[in-house]
Amino acid sequence: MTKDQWGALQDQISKAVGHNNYKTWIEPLRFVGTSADGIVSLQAPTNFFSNYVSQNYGDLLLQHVSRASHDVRKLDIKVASALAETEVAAPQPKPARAAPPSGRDNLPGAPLDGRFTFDTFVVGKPNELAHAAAKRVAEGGPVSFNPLFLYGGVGLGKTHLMHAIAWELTQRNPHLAVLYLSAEQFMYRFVQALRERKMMDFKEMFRSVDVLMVDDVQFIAGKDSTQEEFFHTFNALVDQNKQIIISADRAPDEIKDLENRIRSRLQSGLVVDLHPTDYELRLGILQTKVEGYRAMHPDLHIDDGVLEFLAHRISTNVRVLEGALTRLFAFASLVGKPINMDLVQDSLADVLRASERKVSIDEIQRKVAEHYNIRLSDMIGPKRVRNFARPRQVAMYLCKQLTSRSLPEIGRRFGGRDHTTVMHGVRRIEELRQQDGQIDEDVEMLRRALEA
Ligand SMILES: Nc1ncnc2c1ncn2[C@@H]1O[C@H](COP(=O)(O)OP(=O)(O)OP(=O)(O)O)[C@@H](O)[C@H]1O
Repeated sequence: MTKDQWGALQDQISKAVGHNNYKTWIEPLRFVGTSADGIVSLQAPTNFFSNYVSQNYGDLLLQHVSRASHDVRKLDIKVASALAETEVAAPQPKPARAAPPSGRDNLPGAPLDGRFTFDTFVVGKPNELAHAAAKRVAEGGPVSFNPLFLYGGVGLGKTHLMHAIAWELTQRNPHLAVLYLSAEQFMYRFVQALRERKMMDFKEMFRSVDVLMVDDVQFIAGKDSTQEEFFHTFNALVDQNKQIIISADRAPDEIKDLENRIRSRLQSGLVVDLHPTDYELRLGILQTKVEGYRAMHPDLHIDDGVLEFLAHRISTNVRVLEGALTRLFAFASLVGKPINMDLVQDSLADVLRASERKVSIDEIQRKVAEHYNIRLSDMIGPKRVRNFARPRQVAMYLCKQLTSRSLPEIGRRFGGRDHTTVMHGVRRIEELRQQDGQIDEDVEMLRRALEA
């Protein structure tokens, strides 16, 4: 059987299974090839999908296919990763992004990114707990915490960890029905099922998975009927002791417009957060990426200090960090130059400008008050006792160093003080940093914390 023959069969199959079923289950299948011994391989987007199609449409598809081409004796419907592994000679790490099959909008789950595995996830202090919890769930033993709730800011690796869990689970047990999708896709499927009066199918499908992974769950906040359906799906799966993994950009109790019963369900398992990256983790990620790149481009040269500079300067999120490195590689190969600081400045000027840390005066005041264990109102207020005056000067000093605010503006934000008072405070801390090791250490620590 050839791809064209498969294509020519589509009308017949659509008539046989009905238009909607065809759109949902058959159209997304991708024809991969026919082996010498008559096995036709079709690619499905998820394990669940391939199981469902094999069970419900396997015989019918085989009938059609073998009628069209007599050399066929069997159909093999697998997920992209499993097929790619048999097709690609050296699948380490996983093959590149599993291509979204056509008709993707009809799929129950989202394709997994082949790059997001545990092998490529760099572990450091800020993410070690989340990584350990993800690893535990990926082992697929008895369900010990349900759900696993992962949260953290933009680009800190939530999706990466979720995909890594899905890859590992399906690798350990290819028969496991693992469904990964974003909360937005969940809503989309739900609305579609309502519109097409297929709620039974929807419920059956979601309740028959072994592992449900929903990314960016904050999306369903404020969407009442989607929340309701999510709640029922969630309960049905927990009752069957099926593992649920959820991610969000913030903790359950910080997601506004989420029903309380859902909030408490989300909190009922293990809630772990991915902290903002620190310098060491960023450097580790850069080094790992460079190693990967060097495996394909052995003559790559990067000057000492370049990665350290990037790890120091780009502290927003890992996605930006990766983007910067990719841009550097591209520039270096285009102009045929080694990667050094000049190239960094030329090619990344905009990224570096955008990632200049913008610490706010509020943040500084809060952090400093916290550090010296005084109330914010005392730091800003009129009292001049040393216990308040010194932290106040430290905060003023940091405002001068870390923000682009003028002295009068800083003065205004410290209870309407004059700019000369701010100037005096800044000078005093400069002097003290030379004389008093403790102050110097405090200021340095605060600066790092604020810039992290
Ligand atoms: N610890 C890490 N090791 C290696 N790569 C990482 C790590 N953390 C994040 N990344 C990479 O950074 C990019 C962004 O990560 P990811 O998409 O998982 O973030 P996210 O937390 O889901 O973000 P968003 O909130 O935007 O959905 C990905 O390319 C991912 O591989």
